[in-house]
Amino acid sequence: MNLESSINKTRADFRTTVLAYLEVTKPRSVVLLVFTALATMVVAGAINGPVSLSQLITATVAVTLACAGANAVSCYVDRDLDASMIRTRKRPIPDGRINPPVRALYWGLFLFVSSLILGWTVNPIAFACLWGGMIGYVGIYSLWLKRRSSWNIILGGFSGGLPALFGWTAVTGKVDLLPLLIAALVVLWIPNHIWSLAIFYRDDYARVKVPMLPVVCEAKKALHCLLSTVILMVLFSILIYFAGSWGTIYIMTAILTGLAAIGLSTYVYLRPTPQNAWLLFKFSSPYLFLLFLGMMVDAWL
Ligand code: HEM
Ligand SMILES: CC(C)=CCC/C(C)=C/CC/C(C)=C/COP(=O)(O)OP(=O)(O)O
Repeated sequence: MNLESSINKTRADFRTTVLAYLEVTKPRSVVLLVFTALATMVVAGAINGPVSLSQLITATVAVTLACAGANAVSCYVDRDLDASMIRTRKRPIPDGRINPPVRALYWGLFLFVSSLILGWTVNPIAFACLWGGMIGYVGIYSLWLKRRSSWNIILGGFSGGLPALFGWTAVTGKVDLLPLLIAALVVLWIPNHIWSLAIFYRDDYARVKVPMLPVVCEAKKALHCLLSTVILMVLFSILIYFAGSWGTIYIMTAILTGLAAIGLSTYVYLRPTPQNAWLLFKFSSPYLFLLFLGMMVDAWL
C-alpha cells in the first residue's frame, strides 16, 4: 500500500473510531435529555432571576457529559444483550468498532467524571442530580431491574426525570415543587416511550429474556397500561400549568400535544399492529420536545 492510500486509510479509521465513540453515547436520547434540562434552566431563570451565559453553558455541558457517560456505561453493561438483539447488534461494541468493550466503560466513566467536576462548580444539589441520574439509570435500571422485572422502566425511569431537575437546581441551587412535577412528567412519559417500542420489538426482547411489560403480558393489557399512563401524563402536563405562572403558550401546547398523544394511543389500542406501535414510539420524542419547548417559550416571553 503506497503512502497516500495508507494516509487515507488512517484518516478513515480515525473517523470511524470517533463516530463509534459518539454513537455509543446514544446521542439522539442525549439531545432530548439535555433539552429537558435546558428548558427547566430557562424556566427557573424566568422565575428566579436571570442566568448568566457562562452558568448556562457550564450546566448544559455538565448534563450532556453525564447523560452521554451514563449511556456509554449502559452500552458496556448491556453488551451481551446488544449483541443478541436485532435492534442493537450493529452498535459499536457488538460490531467490534469499540474493542475491547471495556474501552466503552472507560469512555463513559471519563465523560461522567468530567460532568461531576463541572457539576461541582455549579452547586452541590445539581451535582447530586448527576449522581442520581447515573445511579438510577445504570444502577437501578440497567444492572438491577432491566433483566429481572417487567416494572423495570417504572423504578428505573426516575433517572429520566433527573436532567430536568438538574436544570432547575443548576440555576436556583434548590429543589421546588414545580421542577419535581416537571421531572415526574418525564417519568410518566417513559412508559409510552418504551412500551410502544417494546411492542414493536416484542420478539427481540423475548429472545434475550428482558421482561418488558409487552413481553410478559399480552399486547392488549400492555396497551391498556400504556394508554393509562398517557392519560395520566397528559393530565400531569395540565396540572403543571396550575403549579407554575404559565401563559397561553404552554397550556395550548399541553392541550394540543396531549390530545394528539391520547388520540394516537387510543388508535394504537384499537388497532394494535406493530407498525402503529412504532408510530407511537416515534411520536413520543417530538411530543416531549414540543411540551418542553412550550414551557421554554412561555417562560421566555
Ligand atoms: C428508563 C428510561 C428509558 C428507557 C428504558 C429508554 C429506552 C429507549 C430505547 C430502547 C430507545 C431506542 C434506542 C434505539 O433503538 O436506538 C430509546 C430511544 C430514545 N430515547 Fe429513550 N428511554 C428512556 C428514557 C428516555 C428519556 C428520559 C429520554 C429523554 C427525555 C429519552 C429519549 C430518547 C430519544 C430521543 C430516543 C430516540 C428516539 C427516536 O429514534 O425516535 N429516553 N429509548
Ligand atoms: C443526569 C443523568 C445522568 C441522567 C440519566 C438519564 C438517562 C441516560 C436515561 C436513560 C435514557 C435511555 C436512552 C435509556 C435507554 O434504555 P436502554 O438501555 O434499555 O436502551 P437500549 O436497549 O436501546 O440500550
